[in-house]
Amino acid sequence: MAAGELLFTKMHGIGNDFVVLDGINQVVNLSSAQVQRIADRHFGVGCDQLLVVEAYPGEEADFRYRIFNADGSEVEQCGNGARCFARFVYDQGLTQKTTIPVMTASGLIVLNIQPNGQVMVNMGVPEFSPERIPFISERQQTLYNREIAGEWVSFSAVSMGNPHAVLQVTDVDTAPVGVLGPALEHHPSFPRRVNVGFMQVLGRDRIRLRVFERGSGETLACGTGACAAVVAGCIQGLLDTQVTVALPGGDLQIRWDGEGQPVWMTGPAETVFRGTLRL
Ligand SMILES: N[C@H](CCC[C@H](N)C(=O)O)C(=O)O
Repeated sequence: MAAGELLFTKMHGIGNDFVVLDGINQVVNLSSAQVQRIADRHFGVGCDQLLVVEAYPGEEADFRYRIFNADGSEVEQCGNGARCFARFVYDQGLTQKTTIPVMTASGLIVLNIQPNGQVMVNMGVPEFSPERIPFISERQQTLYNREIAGEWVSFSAVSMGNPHAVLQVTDVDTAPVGVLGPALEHHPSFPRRVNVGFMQVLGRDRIRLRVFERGSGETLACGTGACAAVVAGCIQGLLDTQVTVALPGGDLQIRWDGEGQPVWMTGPAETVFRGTLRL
C-alpha cells in the first residue's frame, strides 16, 4: 500500500452505513476534514459514520472502537457500528473470539457474534440524569417540554453513552423529521447536540422509529436510537421488556429489564465491499 493510502471496508447495519478502518495493521490518523471527505457520497466513499479499530492496552478490552460522524465529529457510541465492528474484527482474523469486549469513549461494551451470524450487544445502562446526558434542565423528568421550531414539543431525554431525545408520534411516515430533527439537534438545551428519535408505538412489543442523527442527519437506522426509544417507551409505561424496533432500513430486537439494567440490542451486520482510500 502506497503512502497516503488506507485499506477500508464498507459495511452496514440495516442500512446505517460505515467505512471501517483497521487502525492496528495500518496507521490511521485522520483530520476532521479528511473524515468529512471520506463520508461524502460524491467526493468520497460515502457513509453515515467512519469507524476505526484500534488495539487497546488494558486488560478489560481487546480493542478500542472510535466513531466519527459524517460531519467529522468524534462521538461516544454507535450501536449499528458496534455490530459491524464485531463482524469486521472476526472476519479479518483480528480475533477468534465470538464474545468481544471493546472499549469506547463512553466505556466498555461487549459484542456477541451469534451462531446465526447476527450480533448481540450489551449497550450498557441508560443514563437519565440531565447533567450526564447532557441536557439543561432544573430536574430529571420522564417528559420534557420545549418550544422547538415555533411549536411546543414533548420528548424524553436519555443517554446511551451518546445523547438522545425521543418524541412520540402518531405516524412516523408523516412525522416532521426534517424540521424538528435539525431544530432539536441544535437546541441550546443540548450543549453537545442530540440525536432525535421519532417513535410510533404499534403495541407493547413493537414500535416504528425514524432517527435524525447528530452529525449525520436522518439515517436508515440508528442502533443507540433504537435502544433510547425502547427505554423512553418503557419509562412512560408504553412498552414491555422485549421490543421489535422497525426502522426504515430494517428491524432490531431490543431488550431492557428496567432501571439500572443494561440494554441488549440484536441485529445483523453486513460487509458490502473493500477498497483502497487515497487521502
Ligand atoms: N450520530 C450518533 C453516532 C452514531 C449512532 C448511530 N449510527 C447508531 O447506530 O447508534 C451520535 O452523534 O451520537
